[in-house]
Amino acid sequence: LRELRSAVPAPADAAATTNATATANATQCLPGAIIIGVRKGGTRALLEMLSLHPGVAVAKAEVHYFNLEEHYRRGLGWYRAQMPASLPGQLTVEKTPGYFAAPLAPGRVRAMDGAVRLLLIVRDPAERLVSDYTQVLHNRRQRGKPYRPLEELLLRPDGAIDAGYKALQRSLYHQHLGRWLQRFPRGQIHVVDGDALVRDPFPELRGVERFLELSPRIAPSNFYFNATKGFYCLLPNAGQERCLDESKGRPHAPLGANARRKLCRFLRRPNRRFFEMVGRVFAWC
Ligand SMILES: Nc1ncnc2c1ncn2[C@@H]1O[C@H](COP(=O)(O)OS(=O)(=O)O)[C@@H](OP(=O)(O)O)[C@H]1O
Repeated sequence: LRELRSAVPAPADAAATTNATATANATQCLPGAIIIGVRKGGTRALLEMLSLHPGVAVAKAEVHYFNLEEHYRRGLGWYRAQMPASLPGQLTVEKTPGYFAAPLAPGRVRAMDGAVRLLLIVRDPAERLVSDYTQVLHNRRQRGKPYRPLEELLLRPDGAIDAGYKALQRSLYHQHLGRWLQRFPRGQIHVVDGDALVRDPFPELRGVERFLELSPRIAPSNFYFNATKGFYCLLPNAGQERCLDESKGRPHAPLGANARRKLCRFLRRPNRRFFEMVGRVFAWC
């Protein structure tokens, strides 16, 4: 496995044969690793960056198998058919951020493969909530539909935080992680710092390679900061440089300082519980 993941390129005159053999050997496999969330945490960036590794084959589209009944009903054969073609020894990875908060997902993933490796990329949950709201607002505007301002959804008429607001619920990481930890040992879940991934992707990717037991093939030279985009973009060893699309890194909807303070105060205890669960502290608001 390791050998294939760090294989040396074939000589030029053997390239055509090698390509033909590779195509013939390609099959679709169930994922060996899944990026389970969090929504708006940087899951797309993580998947794209991981796809720079020659030992990894990624499913481009979100599959939503374990969280949507209409997909789950179709069975594992359907799920496998959504996976990319991979070569023997390559690790298949899919990402569906909706898995993290879906109550039935941990049990279903476990039923598929109790040894699958899970990647969870987290981000300051207050910022995540604003990003989540911004995405929903954008989608509704696209469909010509109105949407209430963020503060109206986040605060009740008496000014207190509305704990039932869905985007806030999705930011209560400890609740969701608790369900995953009922089904998987802590060591099988690798937590990626999404804020750190934005600042400097390479160290986070190195940690992911280690967790997935991949040879270290992703290098700092695979990333460059694109000042126009305001984010790191990808420089594959072969192929075109690319940035994530415009749905990533949109300007966030406004949230007043007072409401933000209340939100941060509300999140303090849930965040502390999450830190205890993962054995690590994040510099969140
Ligand atoms: N390199 C790079 N380029 C662009 N965007 C990046 C990158 N790294 C992380 N991010 C952050 O990813 C956030 C979107 O997260 P997700 O991909 O998980 O969103 S989604 O749940 O799939 O919709 C997105 O959140 P917003 O900035 O709130 O849009 C980005 O901040």
